[in-house]
Amino acid sequence: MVDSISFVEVWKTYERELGSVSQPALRGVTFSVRQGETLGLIGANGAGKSTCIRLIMDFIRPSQGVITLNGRSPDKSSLRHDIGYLPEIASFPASLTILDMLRFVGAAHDLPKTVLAEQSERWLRALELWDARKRPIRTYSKGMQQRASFVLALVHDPSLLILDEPMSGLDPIGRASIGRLIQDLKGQGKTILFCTHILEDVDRLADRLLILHKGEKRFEGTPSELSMAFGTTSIVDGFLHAIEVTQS
Ligand SMILES: Nc1ncnc2c1ncn2[C@@H]1O[C@H](COP(=O)(O)OP(=O)(O)OP(=O)(O)O)[C@@H](O)[C@H]1O
Repeated sequence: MVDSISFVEVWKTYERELGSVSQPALRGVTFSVRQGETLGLIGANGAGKSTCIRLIMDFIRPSQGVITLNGRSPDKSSLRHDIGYLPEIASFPASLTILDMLRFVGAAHDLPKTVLAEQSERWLRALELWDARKRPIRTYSKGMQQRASFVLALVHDPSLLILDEPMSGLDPIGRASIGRLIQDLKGQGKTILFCTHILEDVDRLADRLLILHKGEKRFEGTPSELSMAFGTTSIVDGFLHAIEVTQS
């Protein structure tokens, strides 16, 4: 079976700014996400998580190494129909409603009008935004905006979901609601990569985890493999060991 996401010896060094020396943001990172699997990507600030996501989304290109998504290079335009992307910070044009945004997304994915209408209603109802569908998104609460971003990421029924900090800034009710959604999407067989600083969400939602530290991979495996590797009983302790014990 082809991996949904594969990184092989990926290096990324950003362009140097005037007068500064650029360190690699990723240093020979290799990992994979199998079809139907949920991978939690964790690491301290500056570990390289967003860089991985930008590379997957083809916003930037690797300096070295090979990335494939469903067996294809991220620059293949046909891939955009396979991928649903949730940005860390969504910005919505002033005064547009979620229905306006859905029309743009539907056009970008060549969705027939009837399919767009059906899928929009399905996801707006599932994410409790149906009654707010005619209001400008800027009038939504943070939790509603996050759910709106999910609707836009899901309406074309992608097989692969890339979620950048899906729970950030949400209250416990918002987190629980997004947690249930991710569980449902897992149940539907979606492949999911999400990055987060909330380790208990990784424990709850991820089949496997990838720990990055200063651009290097420090661990890839299941939560129980993490416990076994470091003799720890919680993800937090395992994570701290993974980024400390091998530190030079
Ligand atoms: N556009 C950029 N130009 C130069 N350096 C960058 C750029 N974006 C990120 N970096 C550097 O690359 C390294 C990895 O950053 P990245 O944003 O991938 O980390 P992260 O794990 O997502 O961190 P955070 O949790 O703080 O979001 C950091 O040292 C960062 O300063």
